[in-house]
Amino acid sequence: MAATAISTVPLRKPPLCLYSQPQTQTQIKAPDHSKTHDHKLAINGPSELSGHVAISGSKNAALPILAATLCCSGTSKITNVPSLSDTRTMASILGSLGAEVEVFDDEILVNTDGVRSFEPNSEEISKIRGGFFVVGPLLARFGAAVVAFPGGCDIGARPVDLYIRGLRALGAVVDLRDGKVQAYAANGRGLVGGRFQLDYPSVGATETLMMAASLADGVTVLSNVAKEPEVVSLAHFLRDTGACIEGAGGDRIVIKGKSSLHGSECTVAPDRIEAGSFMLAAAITRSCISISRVVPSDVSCLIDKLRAAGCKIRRCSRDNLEVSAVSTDGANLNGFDIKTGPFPAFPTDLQPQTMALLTTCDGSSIVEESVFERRMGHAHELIKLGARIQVCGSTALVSGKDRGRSLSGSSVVATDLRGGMSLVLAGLAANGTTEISGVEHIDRGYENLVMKLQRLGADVKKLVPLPCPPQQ
Ligand SMILES: CC(=O)N[C@H]1[C@@H](OP(=O)(O)OP(=O)(O)OC[C@H]2O[C@@H](n3ccc(=O)[nH]c3=O)[C@H](O)[C@@H]2O)O[C@H](CO)[C@@H](O)[C@@H]1O
Ligand SMILES: C=C(OP(=O)(O)O)C(=O)O
Repeated sequence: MAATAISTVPLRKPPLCLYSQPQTQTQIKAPDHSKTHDHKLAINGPSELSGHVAISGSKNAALPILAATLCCSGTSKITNVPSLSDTRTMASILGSLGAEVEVFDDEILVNTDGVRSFEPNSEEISKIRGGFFVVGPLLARFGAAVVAFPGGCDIGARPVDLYIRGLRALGAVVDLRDGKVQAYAANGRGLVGGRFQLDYPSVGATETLMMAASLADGVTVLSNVAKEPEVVSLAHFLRDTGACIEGAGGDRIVIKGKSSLHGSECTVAPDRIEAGSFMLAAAITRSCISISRVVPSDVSCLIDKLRAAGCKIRRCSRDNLEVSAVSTDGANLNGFDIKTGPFPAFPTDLQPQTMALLTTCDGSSIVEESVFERRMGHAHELIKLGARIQVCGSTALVSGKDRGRSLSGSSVVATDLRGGMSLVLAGLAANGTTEISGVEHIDRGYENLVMKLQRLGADVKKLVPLPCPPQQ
């Protein structure tokens, strides 16, 4: 397939990757992300950061929007897509269904006119959580979906029962067979509008049901839905494709189904979790940095906590924050408590990074994780760096800095994305060298992390093993 196969593609450099399923097309396989499994990060601390960092597009906003292109005929153009293993995997999933997908640096074009399959590549689905979202669009537009159980961070059981019950409420017949969710629109008819109250405001289930309901016959009312900014971003995109959705960002979403939706363009919103992670990088290194492409209201919870700890946070323009933790009087930052929860509560995806900061603050802090039942793995790695943390179930008691005690570099293992980032932050603050393995987890969610940190003045590099010399 040539780059000009889609008529809306302007003349420009060829795509980095093409994904398409039909055998008549050239098939270029997804990059093999397993190759990064033996990479490590080496950080020499302590670092003092300065300067400016621009936040990339949001992974968690991009993934459902990419899935939603399956609801639309023709071509959709999604820009400001972060170049991450997760977004590349999603592109490959769409390609495995027969969509023509062209991946440029920060832009993905998806033409769904060639979609002939309703069973995406299971290996790819099992790598990321967001891959499962295609179940909604496939079922709604093509009447069937056979989708393997998803992957993503190993931070809890992460079932898909709410998706299944919600799709049943829209008239789907759903079975679990051969390790896959097999869903059909009953009697060969499409989905029908219905009412569904989620037991818990699951982000992915809300997004999946919004996509499915957009093409169902009649009105759907979803209640106790997720209110995360990514849900609102998806609603904006779907509306631009012709969908009729009201209430996203609130507790109840009402969707009037349409018989078809058309391709559209969309710019992915900035990543609030990446923004929060850099705010915490400034705080843990007691530095001052400016961060652009932030939506301050998306990170207001963290702003409040950091201000209470003693950081100065100044809004320089609509989407630019200056975060300073430089002490003018020798006083340390104060510890604080957090309890994660659905938006607008403290985001679970910033819990590990915040825990890293708290290990360097004065006093004791309590970290309560209420969203995922197994999201404390990073605490054990932080302890290897000298942190004092006691974990009891989903609660951690963090004893902060005492009598000048500080973190010191060591070898640690990232076992999930945000836990990995908490180790990077701790490594920036620690004395000596911190070597982090399991970098492939961090690569799922932070675009150009090493380069961004280097530009802020951190001494950080990726260690890539040399290839073995050929056997004689
Ligand atoms: C790709 C993506 O957008 N990932 C985000 C999304 O994940 P994800 O959409 O998977 O998170 P959910 O909001 O669905 O999960 C929240 C809780 O609900 C439970 N649950 C979920 C679905 C279900 O059918 N049954 C059920 O019990 C989960 O196990 C978890 O305990 O929101 C999470 C919560 O903000 C974030 O941490 C993830 O970064
Ligand atoms: C948990 C996360 O991602 P995922 O849902 O894709 O595993 C995350 O982004 O922190």
